[in-house]
Amino acid sequence: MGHSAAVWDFRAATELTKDWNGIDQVVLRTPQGASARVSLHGAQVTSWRNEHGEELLFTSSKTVSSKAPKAIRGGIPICFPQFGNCGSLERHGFARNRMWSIDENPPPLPPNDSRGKSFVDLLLKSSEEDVRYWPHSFEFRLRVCLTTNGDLTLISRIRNINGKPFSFSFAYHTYLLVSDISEIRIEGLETLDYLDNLSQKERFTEQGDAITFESEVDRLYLSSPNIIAVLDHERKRTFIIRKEGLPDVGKLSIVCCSMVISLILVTPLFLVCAAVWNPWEKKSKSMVDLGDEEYKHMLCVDGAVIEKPVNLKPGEEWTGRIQLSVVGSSFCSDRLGFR
Ligand SMILES: O=P(O)(O)OC[C@H]1O[C@@H](O)[C@H](O)[C@@H](O)[C@@H]1O
Repeated sequence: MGHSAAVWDFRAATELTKDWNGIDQVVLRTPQGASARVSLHGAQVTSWRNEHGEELLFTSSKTVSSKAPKAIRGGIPICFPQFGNCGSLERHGFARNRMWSIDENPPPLPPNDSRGKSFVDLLLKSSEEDVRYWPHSFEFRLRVCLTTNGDLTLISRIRNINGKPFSFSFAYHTYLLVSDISEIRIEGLETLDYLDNLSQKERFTEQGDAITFESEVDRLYLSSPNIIAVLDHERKRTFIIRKEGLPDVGKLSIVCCSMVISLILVTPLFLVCAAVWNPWEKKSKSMVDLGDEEYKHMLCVDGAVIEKPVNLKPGEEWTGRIQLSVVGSSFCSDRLGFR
């Protein structure tokens, strides 16, 4: 018997189980059969399946396990309070290597954001150990939602709960599962400037009409659009990565006009970027937690990287969300208005 959304019990559709490593994980399900798994280790989404049970996220078969495991190579690690190497902390920050807790009574998220969705709220607060390296009082609340049509939404709310103002950078480090990296196209980033991590962050301008892959790529596209599409023609699948509520305020213009004076101030605040990474053959071989050939089936596209630090004053909260959806072969990128 099929389920109708009206009678589907979304609380019951959220189940707490253990992963292969004995770590608690939350499984979210929809009436149509889509699912997502979220590990309490790092609040990392480790699986996202469509209604046919097909996996949509890459995870490495060589993930390293130990008593205090490091982040799984794959899924969606949360990079916080630092993205990449742009600070003094370990690469991509410590949040992905911490145990998070479940909030059994999560506060509402306006406007009606969780209605009709299977979701869980996970929490991370500063620990005594972290305060030694990063002396700030924060609460990070990540809501992972699966909508009835199988879209995956991640909403981060980061709050300065006390003390001094602090800054952070951030990313949803999303590993998509692709049929063959050399057949993949990314649309939405063409014509943008990017910083190339393979050339000491030198700045270039994207020239092609889409991004394609034939060697290692490690780039940060600046001022990325709200929607990016990853086209996997072979699998007849297109991933749509949509960021919401993350305006690029890299250029805040304050215009003061009078009959005789016109003044424009451009103040850099934070910059929403898109990271694109594939290690290709040589680098994969040097990575202990990635199989030699697995790079062919993974593509990291972080639709919402905050590169310039966000400044939070005591009591302030920052919210940033992404939505991941998949559309079939009939998808036409013109509909997204890229061109
Ligand atoms: O091995 P990590 O810490 O998970 O990082 C993976 C990759 O993450 C990407 O964001 C970086 O641009 C790459 O340079 C890096 O190799």
